Amino acid sequence: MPAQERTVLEDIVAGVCEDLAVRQAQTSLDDLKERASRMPGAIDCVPRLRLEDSVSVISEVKRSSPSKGELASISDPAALAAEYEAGGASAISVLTEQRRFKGTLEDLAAVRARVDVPVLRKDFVVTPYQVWEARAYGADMVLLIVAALEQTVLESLVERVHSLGMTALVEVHTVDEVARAVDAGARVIGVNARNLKTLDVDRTTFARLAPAVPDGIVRVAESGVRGPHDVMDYARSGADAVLVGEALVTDSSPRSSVAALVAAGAHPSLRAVRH
Ligand SMILES: O=P(O)(O)OC[C@@H](O)[C@@H](O)c1c[nH]c2ccccc12
Repeated sequence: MPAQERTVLEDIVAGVCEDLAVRQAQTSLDDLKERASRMPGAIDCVPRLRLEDSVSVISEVKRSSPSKGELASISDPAALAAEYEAGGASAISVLTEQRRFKGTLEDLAAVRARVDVPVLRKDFVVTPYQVWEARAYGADMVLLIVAALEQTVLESLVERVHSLGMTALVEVHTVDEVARAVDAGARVIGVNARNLKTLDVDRTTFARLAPAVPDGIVRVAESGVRGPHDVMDYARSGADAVLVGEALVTDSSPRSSVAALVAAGAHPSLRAVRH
């Protein structure tokens, strides 16, 4: 497809596949499996993301984004992740996409080595090889974007993630995609407020889609959290967890900012909506 006719998502996936081909030429699947077999088992993420009396905060290590360009240089991703953990983050999301987000698998491994909470590989995963990579570099959770995957591929990737003991965070943008995520066996569904075609954020997306997510599946509100107020809004709409990037990487005190988001998500006024 000519580059000018592609959507942002298709464009990113095309670049991801080129970079993936390079890594596949360097490291065989057998080598990856061997590395994965030496890793401690993945952490069970569902209980960490659905807490009894508070909203879980997933804090993201993100240097750059297609919508905003450079956000922060983050020379020591593990140190940032440690600050997030100290602030009370339930999990750490690490961007590993190289071209637009300026992440690497080494960032993932470094974060994994430093923190005890679950770590999410945030990338554009389209092949089983990338799922093995996630495990080999220590991920407990893997993002799968419904809009980037045919249904049969989505199903087999969810199954692969789960069979390796990890948890799929299945990302949706529409009610139809929620149904596809449920059919594919998702236990955790993330509603991304950022439209991957226009890159605009619409914070009402979560409230529209959350009722379509069956009870028993963890609901994650992704993107657009500016501060405690947005955490409370997402919680009132039924979010079990929120995923926050930009507001934290551009903050001078990420630890206390995470703590403020965690405190907002544990606010007593939310108890009634959570039970
Ligand atoms: O920086 P924000 O607006 O807090 O958003 C974080 C996260 O939701 C966002 O980085 C994200 C959500 N889904 C993605 C898929 C790929 C890359 C990035 C993302």
